[in-house]
Amino acid sequence: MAGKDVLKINEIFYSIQGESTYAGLPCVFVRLTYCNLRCTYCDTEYAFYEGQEMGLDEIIARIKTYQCNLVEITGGEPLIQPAVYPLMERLLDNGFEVLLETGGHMDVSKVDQRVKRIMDVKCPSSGEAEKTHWPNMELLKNDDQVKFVIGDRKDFDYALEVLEKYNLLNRCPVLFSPVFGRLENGQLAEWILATQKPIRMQLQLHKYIWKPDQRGV
Ligand SMILES: C[S@@+](CC[C@H](N)C(=O)[O-])C[C@H]1O[C@@H](n2cnc3c(N)ncnc32)[C@H](O)[C@@H]1O
Ligand SMILES: Nc1nc2[nH]cc(C(=O)O)c2c(=O)[nH]1
Ligand code: SF4
Ligand SMILES: [Mg+2]
Repeated sequence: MAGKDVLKINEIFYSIQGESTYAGLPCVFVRLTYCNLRCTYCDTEYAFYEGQEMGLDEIIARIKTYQCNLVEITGGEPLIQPAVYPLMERLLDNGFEVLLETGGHMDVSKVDQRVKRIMDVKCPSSGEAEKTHWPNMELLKNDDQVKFVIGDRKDFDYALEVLEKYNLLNRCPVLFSPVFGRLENGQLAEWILATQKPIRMQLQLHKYIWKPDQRGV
């Protein structure tokens, strides 16, 4: 695995943010290689191993070419490679707004407080729900976001239980997103409306703008 100032990078691209409360905004994406989960629905399996090593200076120089202040670090699972921490800190020190998309199974306590953490809590149909690192829930601040990707009614009920147990609706924005192609958008909408809770429904915007399997968008 890459060293202290080096990261294995799957792709860096500039696109419309398709997820989170930042959806719709131009954003630079840095997708890190490797993941230690295997979600049944994963749309980014190409990031499990593929990538090229890049130094932090080179990554930051590339990000700067897009002249966009919003940067999202994703993957794969971005918290696996230790050099992600100095990357985030250097981006923040350079004035970038930094979003981190993480799977909820990795300890987020060492992430710089200035980073907006978008934490995905894995539901049963992902096959990875038992890997969740529950102490993370207590760390969520109001500029973080928690997200549940829902594949069926069992996932939905599970997500509601987690919301209650950790009082998440009072901690930060809560997003529910359908597993693309597996759960009907309208079905999820009806379930959310019936709860009468301020749960934000989320579609992956980029999959409607471009072809759903297109890379680099
Ligand atoms: C590819 S993951 C990378 C970051 C991290 N590994 C994680 O899972 O949060 C980015 C986001 O895409 C979501 N995602 C992956 N495949 C999806 C699919 N088929 N439908 C909806 N969301 C999906 C994940 O649940 C996660 O929220
Ligand atoms: N446009 C676009 N927005 C995204 N938001 C989160 C993404 C991800 O893969 O983590 C993603 C992505 O892959 N593309
Ligand atoms: S944690 Fe994220 S990248 Fe890893 S398998 Fe699950 S959805 Fe894919
Ligand atoms: Mg994606």
